[in-house]
Amino acid sequence: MTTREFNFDGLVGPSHNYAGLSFGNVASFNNVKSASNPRQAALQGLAKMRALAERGFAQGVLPPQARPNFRLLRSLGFTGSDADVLARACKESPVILASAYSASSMWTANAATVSPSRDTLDGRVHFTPANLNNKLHRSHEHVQSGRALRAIFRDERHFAVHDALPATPAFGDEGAANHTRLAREHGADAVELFVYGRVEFDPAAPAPKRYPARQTLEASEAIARLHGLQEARTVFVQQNPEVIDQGVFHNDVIAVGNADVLFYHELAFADEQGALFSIRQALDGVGAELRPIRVDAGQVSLADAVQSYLFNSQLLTKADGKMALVIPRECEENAAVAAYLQGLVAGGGPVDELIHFDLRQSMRNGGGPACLRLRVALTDEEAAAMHGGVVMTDELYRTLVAWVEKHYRDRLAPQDLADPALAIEIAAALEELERLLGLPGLYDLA
Ligand SMILES: NCCC[C@H](NC(=O)CCC(=O)O)C(=O)O
Repeated sequence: MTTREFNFDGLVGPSHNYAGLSFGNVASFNNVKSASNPRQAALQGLAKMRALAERGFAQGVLPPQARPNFRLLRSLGFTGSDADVLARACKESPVILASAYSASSMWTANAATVSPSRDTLDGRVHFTPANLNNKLHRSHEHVQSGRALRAIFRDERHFAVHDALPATPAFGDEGAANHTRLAREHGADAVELFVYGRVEFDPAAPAPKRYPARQTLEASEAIARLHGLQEARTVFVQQNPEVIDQGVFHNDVIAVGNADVLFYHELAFADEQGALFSIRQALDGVGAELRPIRVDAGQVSLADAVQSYLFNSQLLTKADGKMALVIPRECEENAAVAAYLQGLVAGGGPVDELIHFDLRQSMRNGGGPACLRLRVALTDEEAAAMHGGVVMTDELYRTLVAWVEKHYRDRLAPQDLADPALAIEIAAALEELERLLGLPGLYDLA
């Protein structure tokens, strides 16, 4: 039986906007209050999905969430009709309104942590939606993330979708953005690597000073328990707090792994040698050997890595066993990064191809190719058991492009969030999307 890695990309929602909500995420802060183009954002994301599907990579799509989240607004005391709720929130707290409208669920690397069936005690694929409790605008995603995952992976013989961890700072969880699976190949025994930013119950452990560490060790450990992972095949490593303070708000901004390759910046981990030792030791137990690709600060500075999102790339295994690196266009525009990449693909190592995409709309909020996708390795039997309507095909691509062109605005400025017509437009769009994806009841629109 073969196992393939599906990449589930988030379909960018109709309310994609720049609200500057993510303290510690440099791009989100720099673009605050500029106008976005939700239509272009969605089309850019779909173009990536289609191109990778056409190349033979298994590609799925995760639907956007219903926005604004009226439940959130009402729970915070904004009452009356929907139009009243929007008007009051806009007047009294535009930041809460923007949080209720955020399209941030597009970054599906933060939707959940996923453990393939090969790794888990009960032989099912396990998902834990991330509570994302460090940021208000992301903290309400997990309810719908769980609902969508349960709708797509509904067969309980194969899949287990847990509830998010308790939404308290001790269990801050940002999902797969801080999680990597290392193995000889997708179908082989694997090591799951969890990278955390701080330790709640050990005040002496290092932590960033300027920006928040969103993932805790305690959260990572809880997920490993929930998923039934084996201790000898699970590694917990601390992210370098200094890089968090320079804008590396998730580990996937500074490292990416695929199969037995770990592509990372020398400053990624608090203790690089210790991290490599633990990973190698665990991999040894599954008969695999790490192939590290280490980038030092002399080749690419941390600032260039954060600006270009070099490490927020997708590393994909091709049919011939070599790997392609899926990068944002910003990598080609940054001279140091572009030069590094030329050397990388010419060097005879595991990566021999670059595939670049224009993801500017998402990048301006700090989300690159890797942020936009959730990896789910599935056996053929599991793939057949999931809901097939979310697998990217040429036909689905054309259907979704037409849907975006029909429903999305091409300009959204912060003040537009106060327009009650926007909420009505989005509700109509999502109602149609449920049908297009064959997922009736996907949204709890009551
Ligand atoms: N994995 C990439 C996540 C990017 C995301 N940006 C945002 O939420 C920005 C939203 C805004 O500022 O409007 C974040 O920081 O969690």
